[in-house]
Amino acid sequence: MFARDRRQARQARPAARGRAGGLPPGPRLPAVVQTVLWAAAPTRFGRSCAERYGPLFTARILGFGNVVYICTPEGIRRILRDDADNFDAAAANESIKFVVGRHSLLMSDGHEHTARRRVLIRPLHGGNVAEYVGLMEQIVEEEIREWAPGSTVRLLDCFQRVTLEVMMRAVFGITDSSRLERLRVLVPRLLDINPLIILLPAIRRPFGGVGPWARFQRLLAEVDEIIYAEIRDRRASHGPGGKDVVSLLLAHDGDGDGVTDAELRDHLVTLLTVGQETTATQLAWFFERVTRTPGALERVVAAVRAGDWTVVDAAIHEAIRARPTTMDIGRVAIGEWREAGYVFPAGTMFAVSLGLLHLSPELYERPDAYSIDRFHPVEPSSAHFMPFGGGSHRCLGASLAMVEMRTVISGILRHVRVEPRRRAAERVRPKGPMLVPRRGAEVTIVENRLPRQGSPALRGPGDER
Ligand code: HEM
Repeated sequence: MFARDRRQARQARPAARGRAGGLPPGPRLPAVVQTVLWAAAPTRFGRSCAERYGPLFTARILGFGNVVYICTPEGIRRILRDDADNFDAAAANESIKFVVGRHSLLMSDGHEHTARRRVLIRPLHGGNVAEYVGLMEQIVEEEIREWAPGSTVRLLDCFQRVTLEVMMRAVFGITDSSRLERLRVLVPRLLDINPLIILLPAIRRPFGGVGPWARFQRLLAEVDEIIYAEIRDRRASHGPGGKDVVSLLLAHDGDGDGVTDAELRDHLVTLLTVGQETTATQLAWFFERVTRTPGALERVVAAVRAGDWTVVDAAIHEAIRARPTTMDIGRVAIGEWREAGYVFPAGTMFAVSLGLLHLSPELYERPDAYSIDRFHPVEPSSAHFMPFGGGSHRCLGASLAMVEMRTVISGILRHVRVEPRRRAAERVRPKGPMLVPRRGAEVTIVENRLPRQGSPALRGPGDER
């Protein structure tokens, strides 16, 4: 589809009209109340709407207008199958353009999107990701070495550090210690973005240098400065390229098909935005679930020892199903779209709800229960389980995410024995765009077989005592 058609579709919003001149049913509450309910507890809001109005319902969300939720396998498959031609993801992602930039994959569709995806596929495909495993293992060990027996650890905080290190050192290939130090402070603050900035474009004003928008702009400028300095240095150094994303994208220059600094910056910030916290949060939910489900932890530990990745992957998939980090992906119809007897005009905003699909009682018996057996030895049909989406915008980091989660899980469970700090399940809490465990997936360290920093086993013969 051409850019002009897509622009027209964006301008057409929010004129959506459906069957009998209306949209699918939905809550009648004022938009502001629906927005508050949706922002405070998106899973509960979506599930109660689906229960009451069926799998196609309309919510009114400030900043997005009328949003048509869709959560049947058939409806989702139809949208994702026709994604490239009939839907616009960039229009749905418009609210985060100021972070990821206009060259981001998230801000493109059609031919432009295909071309940008082609550039990023090579560094993120499975074969190349395997190159990152050694450094990932080292990063996990650095993190867990200090976990003292008897102490309580908030795994979400640990995984945020680990996934950020993996992204900066393995995926981006940054080695400069002062840049790493600064990014360790700045990136978590950047990703902890005030949701009001996303929901209310009206507050995106400088207001004399005070307020959330001005603060965010200063933060983004600092991160950009570091990223541009890294790109400049890496372009200037003519050494043999590594396997990281920056080296591979710059090596691409040699084919005469190079990326500009601005494009590279947008790619890196996109990977940080969509790849780092998602993986950290999903890892936290994994441990929250397996430590609180009788028998699950023992089963995963045994599988790690035996190198049986089918069980580990099943346990990861079940955690993604039972505790999604985000509920929906957004799409805007470019032309007229027919679904379940409704006729949706161009400009209709859809929330393709992978979260509601995965929690559907029609597809999953006792959907709230965590059970590795749902995915082992046979996985559910791919029409019922799409952890990484589907169609033209399917997650480009799926291999990286799976390899990273396996590496972190096995790195911990090989050395450390953990138990839940409390037996009760942790509640879901929205944090920016993420749904995180309320207490950060707290565990108690029962045993840590890794020698601690400075312990005799780590000292070399010539080291000072
Ligand atoms: C458990 C972790 C992850 C989950 C559950 C996840 C899930 C998803 C989903 C559902 C989409 C589809 C969005 C859409 O269709 O609009 C997506 C897109 C994307 N993801 Fe992931 N993701 C994860 C980790 C990662 C990682 C580690 C990276 C890379 C470092 C990454 C990079 C991307 C990119 C670049 C896109 C956009 C693709 C495009 O628009 O063509 N993701 N992800």
